[in-house]
Amino acid sequence: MEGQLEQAKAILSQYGQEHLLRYYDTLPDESKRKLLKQVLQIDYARLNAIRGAIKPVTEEGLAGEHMAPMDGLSLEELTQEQRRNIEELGWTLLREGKVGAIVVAGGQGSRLGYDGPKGTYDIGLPSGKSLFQLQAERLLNLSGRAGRTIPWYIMTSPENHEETVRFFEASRYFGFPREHCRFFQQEALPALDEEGKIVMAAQDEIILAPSGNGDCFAALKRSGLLAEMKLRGLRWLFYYNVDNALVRVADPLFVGAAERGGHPLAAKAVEKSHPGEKVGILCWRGGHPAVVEYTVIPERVMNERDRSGKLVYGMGNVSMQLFRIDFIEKAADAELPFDMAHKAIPCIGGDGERIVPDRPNAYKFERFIFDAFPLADRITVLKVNREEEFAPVKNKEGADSPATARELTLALHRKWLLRAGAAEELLASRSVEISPLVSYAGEGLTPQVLRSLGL
Ligand SMILES: CC(=O)N[C@H]1[C@@H](OP(=O)(O)O)O[C@H](CO)[C@@H](O)[C@@H]1O
Repeated sequence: MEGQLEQAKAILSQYGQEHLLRYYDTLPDESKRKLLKQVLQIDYARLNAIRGAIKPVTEEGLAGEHMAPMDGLSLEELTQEQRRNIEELGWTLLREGKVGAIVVAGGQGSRLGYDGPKGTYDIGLPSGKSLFQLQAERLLNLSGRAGRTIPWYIMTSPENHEETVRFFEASRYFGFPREHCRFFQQEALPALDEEGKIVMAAQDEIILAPSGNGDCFAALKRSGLLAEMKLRGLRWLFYYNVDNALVRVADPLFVGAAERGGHPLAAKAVEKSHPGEKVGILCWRGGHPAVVEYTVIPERVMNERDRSGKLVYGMGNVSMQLFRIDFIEKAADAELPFDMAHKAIPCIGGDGERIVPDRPNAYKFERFIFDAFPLADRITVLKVNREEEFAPVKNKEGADSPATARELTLALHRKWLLRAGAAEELLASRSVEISPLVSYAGEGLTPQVLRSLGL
């Protein structure tokens, strides 16, 4: 341990992070070992390089890059026949085993006040299903109809990996064939305080924060899963955030639209509900597809309206994308930029006491998935109805909360049932939830199914 301690001291003094060993001498041996291991694992030169390369998004910067609004294909503009043809193309790809799904699930439910991996959260539907279970069952529905299991890639973080895997084990993978369920971990990086010092979680522990969803391309490569995807002959990977209760995982219509579009990248979008809605905006930057995140959208851009009163930058990012495998390879090799997020992170202060801050006190380094978008020249954008596909679970209460997601889900199921011929008076006093194993998007609600539901 002596040699390691000397080595650690030398590195830390080179990078001005000596405070990490401030409590070292007072720690028990086991803690000493743990801390030394962490200190020696960090790549300080890389951390400095990341920090040095961060370019904040500014209004002037955006103007200089020729930011322009983006439009997309709207489902409503399609005829029944066009829609059927596009969907059939998607089904062909699913049947040929060319489509996989990837969920970025490295986050904890901290904004929800929930101490566990976000995907394990139960939004309070009558069935009590977790977000993961809803997603698994949608994939099972499509896999059954395609006659081919859609492989499911689950990105966790060092913070929640074990708990996530345990949850899947305990739930027997929700009936999903476990060999097609592949877990891999994103990277975690130290957080820095306002003076650039690495923040500590405890006297013997450095805070390592997940490096953002944009690490998924590099993480797929590191884990060997990208090579495996190629061997399997995958062509498209459906990417989504773990927190959308209505996500149509691997939607055949979207797959067909992406294939027909002929670009390496496709995104679903919704019209923003109001200028301040907390969604990124899909747009063009410097002639390339991009997303400007809601945290950095300049006021003027956010509020700009056209003559008819519509938001000019109104294409909300719903975090549902399709990446073609050649695009993933390119993104995995690109050094995607990092952003710096100012967050309130519990830590220990100078004299060793624990601090739970009520305002941002430290910076986390994150790569965003859409920072890879400019690697493509063109993009296929499909505008979808938010009531049918977008019920994000972000906050404990109010907008984008478990309550709104639950209401949206039940309202959609009610709409499906009415369309299938259920009597309105029977639904008036009941909330009926439809299992994704029975219906993926409102189809298959036969009179027999309605009868079995007592409708
Ligand atoms: C970095 C990132 O992926 N940001 C996404 C993501 O936001 P979060 O607030 O980070 O969950 O999901 C939003 C949709 O739910 C999307 O609009 C936004 O652009």
